[in-house]
Amino acid sequence: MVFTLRSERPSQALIPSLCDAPLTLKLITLTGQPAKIPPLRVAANSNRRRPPKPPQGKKRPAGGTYPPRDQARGGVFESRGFNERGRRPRDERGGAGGGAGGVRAGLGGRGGRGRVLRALGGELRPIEREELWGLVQQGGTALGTGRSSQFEEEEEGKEKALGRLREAGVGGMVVIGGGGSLSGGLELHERGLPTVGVPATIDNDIPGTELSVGVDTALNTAVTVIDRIKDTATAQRRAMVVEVLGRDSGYLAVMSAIAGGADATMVPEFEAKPQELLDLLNESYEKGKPRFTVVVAEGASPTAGEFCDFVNEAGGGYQADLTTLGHIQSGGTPTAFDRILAARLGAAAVGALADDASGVMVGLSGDEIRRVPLEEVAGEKRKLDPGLYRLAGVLSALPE
Ligand SMILES: Nc1ncnc2c1ncn2[C@@H]1O[C@H](COP(=O)(O)OP(=O)(O)O)[C@@H](O)[C@H]1O
Ligand SMILES: O=P(O)(O)OC[C@H]1O[C@](O)(COP(=O)(O)O)[C@@H](O)[C@@H]1O
Repeated sequence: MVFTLRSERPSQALIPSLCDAPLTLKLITLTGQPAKIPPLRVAANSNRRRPPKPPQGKKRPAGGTYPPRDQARGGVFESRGFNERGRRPRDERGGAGGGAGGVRAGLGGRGGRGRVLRALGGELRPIEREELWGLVQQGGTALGTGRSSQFEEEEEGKEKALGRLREAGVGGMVVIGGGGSLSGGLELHERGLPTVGVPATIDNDIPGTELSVGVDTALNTAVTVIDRIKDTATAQRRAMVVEVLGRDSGYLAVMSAIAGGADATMVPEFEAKPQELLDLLNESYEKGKPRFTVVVAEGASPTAGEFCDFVNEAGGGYQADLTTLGHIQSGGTPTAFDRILAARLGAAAVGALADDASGVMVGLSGDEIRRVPLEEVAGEKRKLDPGLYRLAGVLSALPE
């Protein structure tokens, strides 16, 4: 039995580390639920066993065969694309890589007994354990996923997805992703497919969890870039404007400004006054600071590019240069922290399905993993802590 999910973002490139031992053992260690996992499922690669009969009195999901719940623990499958031909869609926002996905992972039932299913090219098939080796350290997608506007917008799309999942014998889903994916997960749960969510987005805007999978990797990438840029900024006395991802969320900008020792940050959540920033920049120059660094979230207004132009047109002491990180932040080798968080959340998600706790998301709360109703997550945003935004300002204050 395996549990693995990967995608083109570090946020979804994780959760692979339960693969190399029978999952029962991992669950014993990680969730303390040994009794709930039947020994039948211990054999990771077993595809010879016949599926157990549905438990007596259990409700069958409408419109499909009943994928035995126990068997649903047999593996995790990833599938974000549910277009007409089962092809991985090139979504309007996601491009070839597909971006964040909707329905990403399911515990394989009949079809995926004990193994991961692969959704590449519309094909849903169990994949061999060997195919999972080495994934823990990789970014990118291995299973084949994509966004689906059809799933999001049309009832027919949702029914099609459910039909395909049932056809493939999927008895439960672990949906990994951001707000969109988790909303999709809630829809599946409401339609009778046992579903558990795992928060994964570099934006860290999912309520009910202190951190989402992928945030730490993206943050470390941003900080590495800021550190490097500051070398040139110092050598050439420039104002470096660094744009980080975050269309609607300033979390990455604020945290990378704090960690990278930036002089200012601009985020969508708080109003930035370009003239005030320019004054600060000039004051900084007059006080002999050899560089100025501004971290700007993608969704800030003015944008990083507009602010750069504003500074250069004003003709102050520093020349302003723009660096846009873009998807440099959404790929690459996941940090150890992210790998561990993903493993913990993954195990907790499997544990929740094993407990019949459908319709929840597993999230980090202090040192613990907690279950949060998906209803409290879908359509909601975790707010940026104003205290962190203020801290970024306090740390960069100039001497009197
Ligand atoms: N409100 C919604 N209800 C159902 N499914 C949704 C909803 N929003 C998004 N989805 C599904 O989730 C996919 C991923 O959502 P998206 O917003 O692109 O990424 P993320 O999961 O990172 O927020 C979409 O392509 C769509 O299939
Ligand atoms: O260009 P795309 O694929 O829409 O992605 C950009 C968006 O994705 C994000 O990076 C979030 O991505 P994830 O939720 O997949 O981590 C936003 O910050 C950004 O606005």
